[in-house]
Amino acid sequence: MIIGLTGSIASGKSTVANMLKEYGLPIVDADVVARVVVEPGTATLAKIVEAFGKEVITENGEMDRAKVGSIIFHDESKRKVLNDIIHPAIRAEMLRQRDEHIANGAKTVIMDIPLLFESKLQHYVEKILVVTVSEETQLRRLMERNQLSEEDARARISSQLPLSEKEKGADAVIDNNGTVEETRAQLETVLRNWGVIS
Ligand SMILES: CC(C)(COP(=O)(O)OP(=O)(O)OC[C@H]1O[C@@H](n2cnc3c(N)ncnc32)[C@H](O)[C@@H]1O)[C@@H](O)C(=O)NCCC(=O)NCCS
Ligand SMILES: Nc1ncnc2c1ncn2[C@@H]1O[C@H](COP(=O)(O)OP(=O)(O)OP(=O)(O)O)[C@@H](O)[C@H]1O
Repeated sequence: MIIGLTGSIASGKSTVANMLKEYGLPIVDADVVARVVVEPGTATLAKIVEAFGKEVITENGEMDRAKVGSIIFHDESKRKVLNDIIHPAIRAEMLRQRDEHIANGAKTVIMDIPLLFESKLQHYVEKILVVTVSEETQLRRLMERNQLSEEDARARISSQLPLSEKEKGADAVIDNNGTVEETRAQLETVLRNWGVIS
């Protein structure tokens, strides 16, 4: 079974993904893949330089993530330019990793895709698990984790579909407003219902 794990920024996907790892389930993580495909020397990074200029490259030749983030989270047209360059490379590498896990005998593969709904990738997966929080919790946890101003945190949140919309497209929803233990208990119930654990 291919399970899509999604939510929105700072809703708790990584927290849930770490719990899934404890069950020994393989995870394909879109945020990790997004870093691999822009490593120095890649065609994708060259295209990003063409579109955004040399200013977005650090002295080490890497993509300056803070700089690119400050551009794209405040400008929808620039975000689209970046997405159009980087998303095809992310998708290809994610599918490659998924197939590798299956070839190695995995019965269940988790695909952790923050933008599953925004990028209309529902067809990549058989079940969709949405990790949700209230808007207040999301804003507070994002500001704390990334040391962002309220304005910057709100810009990031509003560059994604609202969690209420994502919940509608879910096969199961985990409410992550409570404690980590409460989240763990909900995850266990879902995995049991789906026959992933007994
Ligand atoms: C803009 C970048 C450089 C910012 O890097 P940074 O290290 O600050 O953040 P990180 O990569 O850890 O992403 C954090 C979260 O931001 C959100 N996010 C990232 N990119 C986007 C985007 N294009 N649109 C909306 N939300 C996004 C996701 O929820 C993601 O989980 C980076 O996020 C990036 O390369 N984005 C484009 C690739 C992408 O769409 N990634 C999302 C997973 S497919
Ligand atoms: N139940 C919880 N109680 C308290 N803090 C939590 C809880 N769940 C997550 N957090 C904290 O909230 C922040 C966001 O969680 P996490 O990093 O798992 O979200 P995410 O959805 O993976 O975010 P992103 O899409 O930005 O990678 C982290 O600092 C995490 O430690």
